[in-house]
Amino acid sequence: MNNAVQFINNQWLEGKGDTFSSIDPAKNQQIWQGQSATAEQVNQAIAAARQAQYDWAGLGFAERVAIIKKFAELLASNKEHLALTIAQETGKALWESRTEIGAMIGKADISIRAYQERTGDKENAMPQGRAFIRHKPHGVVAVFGPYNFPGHLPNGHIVPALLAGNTIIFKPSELTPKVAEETVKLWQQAGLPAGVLNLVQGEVATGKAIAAHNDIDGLFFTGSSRTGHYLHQQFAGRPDKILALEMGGNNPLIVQDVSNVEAAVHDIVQSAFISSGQRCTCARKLFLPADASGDAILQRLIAVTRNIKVDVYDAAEQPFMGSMISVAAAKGMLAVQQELTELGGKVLVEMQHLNVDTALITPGIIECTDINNFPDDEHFGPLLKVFRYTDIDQAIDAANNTSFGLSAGLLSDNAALYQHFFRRIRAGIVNWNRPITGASSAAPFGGIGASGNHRASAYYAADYCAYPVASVELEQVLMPEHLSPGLTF
Ligand SMILES: NC(=O)C1=CN([C@@H]2O[C@H](COP(=O)(O)OP(=O)(O)OC[C@H]3O[C@@H](n4cnc5c(N)ncnc54)[C@H](O)[C@@H]3O)[C@@H](O)[C@H]2O)C=CC1
Ligand SMILES: O=C(O)CCC(=O)N[C@@H](CCC(=O)O)C(=O)O
Repeated sequence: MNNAVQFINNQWLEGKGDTFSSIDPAKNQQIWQGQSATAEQVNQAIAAARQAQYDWAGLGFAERVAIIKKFAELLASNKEHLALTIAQETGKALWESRTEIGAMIGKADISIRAYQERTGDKENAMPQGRAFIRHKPHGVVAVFGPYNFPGHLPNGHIVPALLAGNTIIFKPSELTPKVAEETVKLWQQAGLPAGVLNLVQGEVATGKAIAAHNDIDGLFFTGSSRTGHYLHQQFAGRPDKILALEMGGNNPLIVQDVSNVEAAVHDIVQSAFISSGQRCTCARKLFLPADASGDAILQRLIAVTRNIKVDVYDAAEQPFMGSMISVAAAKGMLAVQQELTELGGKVLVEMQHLNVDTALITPGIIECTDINNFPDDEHFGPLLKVFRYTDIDQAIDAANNTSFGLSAGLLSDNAALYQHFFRRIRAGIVNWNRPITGASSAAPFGGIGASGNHRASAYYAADYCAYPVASVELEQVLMPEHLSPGLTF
């Protein structure tokens, strides 16, 4: 057991709360154990972040950039080690874990650009003096991360928050504490001053203690819609605190007028089954025409899905899909398949548990056209629901019939149809003839409805990491050129 799992004020400390552990879900082996931070340790971390904030913000942008660039270099030189840690802790195949580190490295330069473009300084001439727009950090912010991208997604809040001059309390998912620990060690090596980034490990109770703390200025959250809604309620009546919520989706993909069936099937597979369906952007609902063109795509999709290789993350011949995050999550998806079958769904490719002691599960497809009152839940795993349609507008309406609004896509050779689809569909990410996963860090990333609270992340994370300050400035107090009526000097 590694005892020193909390990083507070530049010191690795033992947690004083309950013990929790992290399990390699592909091999059913414990790979990490530690103790949660108590409310008292949360207090210490927030006090350290508060103490450090003024100097960190005062250090200057160039100095903060230098540390962030150093961190990116350390990610590159530790890429294999960190990718293996991600693979072990999440079950993701190694090839994919490496792409996660690549995204983390890319985040540095993109965030620097985004900071300057979206929150940089601007100056306008005035008849007397000058008008400035500048930005200031909020202060001490908490970052809560999900398990599916334990490196990249917290990093997507941490890097822009640090650039803007905030100090941070980072609470990773309790399912991925080891990735967080290894990442924070690199931040320490990069030379972050004491208290600027504090790692507070723990389960839900630790998250609650941070979120409820009076002395945080904001919370940047990526995770489930349920937790996000809970946090939103908790922050109700606190307009003084900034809350950025990146939550789940129930994402549709519509197909019509496609000549290249192979390419369409590829984009469907990439949208539905990458990361074992554990991406918030994954396609959950596939709308296919109820005609011969839809039949051809479905037939080929079934064949390709049956051949998707699922295996442990370090298999010599790399699989497309590794395992899910936990045996419980795999069992949960099998239960969903069962429920949908009982509601009238027809299993086209059965999701199967490869080994009940691990979270290795094969991808599944279920036809749900005949289910009335289809449940509007995000099923976070490799199960694609197929709906056949006869009218495109009905398909678009059905695609919009969700409380979520994260990603959506159209596969079609018909450009006019894409214009029509784009106008009608309600989502924050709308793609045409591309998978709906794999969003760019150089674009805003966020959804509407139950998917977020209108504070898009990725390129627009800069916006929620700083507040704008408008100033009118003159180097000397001077009389105005024109006096207001009624004044005599
Ligand atoms: N829109 C987006 O950018 C993304 C959204 N997600 C969503 O994340 C979910 C999967 O991630 P999970 O780790 O299961 O999310 P989760 O909501 O269970 O946990 C996220 C974080 O919140 C903490 N937490 C949980 N309950 C809390 C509470 N009551 N008070 C304070 N903190 C609490 C957890 O400890 C963890 O650190 C999926 O729904 C997925 O769609 C995942 C990636 C990206
Ligand atoms: O945050 C960014 O830099 C871009 C957004 C991103 O990487 N999205 C990924 C992950 C989605 C998820 O976490 O589930 C994607 O669209 O595949």
